[in-house]
Amino acid sequence: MSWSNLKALIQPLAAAATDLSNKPPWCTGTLQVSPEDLSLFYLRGKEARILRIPEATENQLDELAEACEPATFGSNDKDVLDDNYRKAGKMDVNNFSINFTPERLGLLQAVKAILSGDRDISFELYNLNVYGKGSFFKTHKDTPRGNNMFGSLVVVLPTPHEGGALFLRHINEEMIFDSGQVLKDAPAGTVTYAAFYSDVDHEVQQVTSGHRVSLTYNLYFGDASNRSNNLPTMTTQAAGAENFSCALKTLLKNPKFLEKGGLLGFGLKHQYPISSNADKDVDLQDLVPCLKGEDSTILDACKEHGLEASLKIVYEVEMEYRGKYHVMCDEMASGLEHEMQVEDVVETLQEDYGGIVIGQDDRANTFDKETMQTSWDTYVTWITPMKSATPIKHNYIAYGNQAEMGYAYGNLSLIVEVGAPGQRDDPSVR
Ligand SMILES: O=C(O)CCC(=O)C(=O)O
Ligand SMILES: [Fe+2]
Repeated sequence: MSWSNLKALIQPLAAAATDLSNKPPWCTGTLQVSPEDLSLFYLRGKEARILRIPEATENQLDELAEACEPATFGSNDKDVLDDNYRKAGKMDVNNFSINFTPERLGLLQAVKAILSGDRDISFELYNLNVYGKGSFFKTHKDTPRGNNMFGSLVVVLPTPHEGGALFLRHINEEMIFDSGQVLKDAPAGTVTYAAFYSDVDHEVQQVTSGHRVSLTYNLYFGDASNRSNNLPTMTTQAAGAENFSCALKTLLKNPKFLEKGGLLGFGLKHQYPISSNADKDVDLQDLVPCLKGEDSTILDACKEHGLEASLKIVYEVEMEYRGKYHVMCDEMASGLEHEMQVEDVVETLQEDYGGIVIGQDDRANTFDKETMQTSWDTYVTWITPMKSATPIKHNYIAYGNQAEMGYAYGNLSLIVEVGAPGQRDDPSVR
């Protein structure tokens, strides 16, 4: 089949996949809480203090700010203090306590409905942040703290402030959440919240007056204390999920599509925590139950039709005379040497990391002139554009909210095995 015919055939499924992406990767809102829930207990040196947030004076908030440590951020596995990047006070969870719990106040349902489909989730209180006048936190992604950490929740407590809006950005979407403005017009005892997937870029703009006090929580699939793989399964409710599943079914039924079976590919919309540490062997497949939003909807539809799907890192290697090579691996190639020749990179990926060279859509039948062999091992029909990574210079986020134990965000693709017509669920039938 020609490339243009194939393109026409997969078009409805590709369109259904694009439609899945209409849901924003965050949710924001307000919540009414009782004054008792807003009593903050904290340590100032060795002394215990109580601050009733709704009645807090500027002086008391200054004292709270003084009890905080200057906030650092993570840059390439180190915690650094840099006023140009993050200027705020931060208090570790061991040094304060507040009655407010997101579970008890209905935030669990709100966050679950929007970000996690039906899966069980849990919250882990992480930090208290105090932004006085002139404080800010520049764009970053929150550092992943385990495979099953999928997002963050920020709760801004009701203390008057101007500035300090939270900007959220993901691919082409942006949202500005101005807690100061929202709280100004809200009844007493209102808090604002924003929950977002942890690969969303976010920033806190400069506070121009007052104090912005926020609580940050890490969000986990399953139990926060169980950062392993035994996760509850889920059913998605994403808008467009049914449509996507139908389009997939129609395509699979078409006998002209992949007449001998083959591979379907989906570049994932979200980024996922993968190990940046060579000693720490993380199996990419452990991330399968942790797929977020639309990515998990795609996986569910594949499973529904009996298809095997697995996560891959696709490395893009630029060869001087031969153009770009795409090598797909089941694991991260963390042992590649910086000085390695490009030619050797492809070979090492193939030999040491089980790498498989993928052919490009529009060159499916051409030959490598030099070796007179097909220069790839397999072929993938990409439904959503492939997500690739560069070996060695991993395109990880360099800045996080804390330096962390060898996790970083990486681009992944979902590869689905499809059998011949009539036996689509059995990829061995080719
Ligand atoms: O205070 C906030 O609104 C956000 C803080 C934040 O992004 C972080 O601590 O990582
Ligand atoms: Fe953050």
